[in-house]
Amino acid sequence: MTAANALMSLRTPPSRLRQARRQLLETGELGAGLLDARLHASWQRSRAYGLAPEGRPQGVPHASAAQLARALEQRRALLAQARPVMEFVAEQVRASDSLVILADPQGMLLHALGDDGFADKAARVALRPGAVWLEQWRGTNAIGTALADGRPVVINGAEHYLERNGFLTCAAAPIVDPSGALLGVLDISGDRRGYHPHTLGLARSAARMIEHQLFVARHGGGLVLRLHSRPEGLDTVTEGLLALADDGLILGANGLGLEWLGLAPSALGRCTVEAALGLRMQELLADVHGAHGSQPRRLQRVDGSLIYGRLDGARPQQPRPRVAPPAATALLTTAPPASAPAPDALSALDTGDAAVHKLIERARRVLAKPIALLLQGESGVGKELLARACHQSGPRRAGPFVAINCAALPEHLIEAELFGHRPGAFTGALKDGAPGLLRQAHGGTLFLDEIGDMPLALQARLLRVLQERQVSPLGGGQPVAVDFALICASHRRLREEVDAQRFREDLYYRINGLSLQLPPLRERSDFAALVQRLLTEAEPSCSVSVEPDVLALLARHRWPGNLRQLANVLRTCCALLDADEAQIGWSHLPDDMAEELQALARAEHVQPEQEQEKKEEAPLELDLRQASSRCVQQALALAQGNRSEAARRLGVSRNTLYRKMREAGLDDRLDARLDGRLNARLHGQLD
Ligand SMILES: Nc1ncnc2c1ncn2[C@@H]1O[C@H](COP(=O)(O)OP(=O)(O)OP(=O)(O)O)[C@@H](O)[C@H]1O
Repeated sequence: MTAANALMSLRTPPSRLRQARRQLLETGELGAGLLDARLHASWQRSRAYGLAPEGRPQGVPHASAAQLARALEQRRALLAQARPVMEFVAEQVRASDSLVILADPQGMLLHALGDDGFADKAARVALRPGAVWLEQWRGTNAIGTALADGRPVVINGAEHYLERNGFLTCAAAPIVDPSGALLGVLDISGDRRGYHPHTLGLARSAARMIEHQLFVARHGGGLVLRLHSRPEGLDTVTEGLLALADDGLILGANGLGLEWLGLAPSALGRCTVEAALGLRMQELLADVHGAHGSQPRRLQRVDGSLIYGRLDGARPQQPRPRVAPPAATALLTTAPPASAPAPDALSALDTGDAAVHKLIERARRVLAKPIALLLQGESGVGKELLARACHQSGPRRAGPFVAINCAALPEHLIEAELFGHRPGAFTGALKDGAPGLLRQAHGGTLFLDEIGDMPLALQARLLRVLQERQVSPLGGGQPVAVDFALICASHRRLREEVDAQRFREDLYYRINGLSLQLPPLRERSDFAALVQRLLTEAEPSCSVSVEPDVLALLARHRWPGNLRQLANVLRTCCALLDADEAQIGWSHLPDDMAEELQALARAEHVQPEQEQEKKEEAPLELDLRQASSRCVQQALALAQGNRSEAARRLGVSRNTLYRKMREAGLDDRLDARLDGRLNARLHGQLD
């Protein structure tokens, strides 16, 4: 293990902390020697940010619900891997007044799980999703400090710079993706009195588990070299993982893979396994294809020490050139080994709509050709899903699928994220430099989502990479050859962006080998099949359906959020089903959706009656209120006072029923809270 990754637990004697704090308050300075060097550095940074130890944080940004939802969407690949791990960890620390928290690289809390009682207490210092916990706003704290120096850390009690956070004990570990980029932090926070020295180990193991899963999701279909100091450590979460090209180039790694070989992230895409282990790739490949399958073999590291390694996966059929021919970028793909029959991910998307069928067939024809795909359509229509399916159904499926959301990257970081950077290339650059996402896509598919949002200056650089097929990292260094298939997507009409001079015409033609327009959900003719597919995804273990009248109304809704919105609604409906229910009806719809569908039904069926009412010129408002009150009374009587049943009979949500009851003065003891069962489920859902 390198020193940089040794566990960091900053337990400082309380007397020293008191002395340091007094000194800080009295003189505004922090003398040397009182605190551990790392804690000292963090307190100094907090002081330099102008924070007062006894004060409250001022002007801290906090994401709105919409911003948080967007951040969750942008980080969905991370969340998909992190959620199950967080649930597992939350189970381990249950009943210990703790929260398991995931934060993004900007310190924003994305997701939190744990004790409700402690969550309330933590919320008082804004330790909840949407809050930002960078050191610059909240001083020394585990999330902010782990992000600031990129290492696992415990910040316990009064080690927090702000006194108001002194009731917390927090352990945090950074999460790094297979290209060495920082993705966020996994943190376990609890009441200071419950401090346990093993919590840091738990946070660190959880971060490793997530990194392991991220590696498998990105590189699992290709050549993977597993490393461990003991053969029985292979195939466990403590193994190091390296993704290799067929010529031995190291394309990606988990943190442990880099540690075992003593490599920095900047070695990815540059260093070969031969240079790192003195072993020819042909020998490793011979292991995979040998009569007995791949067995662990002893390998020698550059320092002479021994390690066990085993190569798994399929050998790409064609050796990839280190420098690709200067043709247009090819169309590529990940998934199972090339030797296995390819599962046709594209066919799975063909659920009966004629326009979608046609575009899938067109995409299929160019999969193996050097033609870049441009996917267009409203947000949520399935552009990324289609891109992944193209990758999985094409000849490059054994390589990585690297998706980049050009709209989500902060503008000042896009360049470094895409092209990589040399150590110290700019303020805030990673100590070891970074290879950049374009090089991570080598051998696979590069998916540039929301390419219409890429700044013009970067468009010029990207165009150069696509033409020359080599990347030059920020801060200089040798250009590196890259070979990937290109798929771009945008919800904007790119042709119009070109006309408005917001998008370069030459880049437009380069990325638009074949343009495919995905239809919005409201125009698709396969609504029922899509619903069934989404229900199967939401509840794989049982077969859930939708009541026909509800399905018919859902099909007529406009769905501004397209398939993403439909998938969310169906997931919520499934969560609201009782254990013995398998059919979604009115009572399972989220309130806002039920109300919108009611309005739709009324608009479609009640219109002639309304016209009639207008003609009769009745005192409309009074009549409606009386009619509403009568209906509510009747429904409650028929349901024998059961409000859920009454709401069902009226075809409105429980909230609407409560409102109508209140308007009609029907129940002064009205308790508008959701009943316990729904409440519990909603919590489960939000968690
Ligand atoms: N054909 C489909 N079947 C099932 N689910 C789908 C389908 N198409 C899209 N989805 C689901 O809808 C959601 C949105 O899909 P996706 O992210 O691919 O859309 P998008 O067009 O790329 O959106 P954006 O433009 O906002 O990035 C995802 O959860 C995806 O799994």
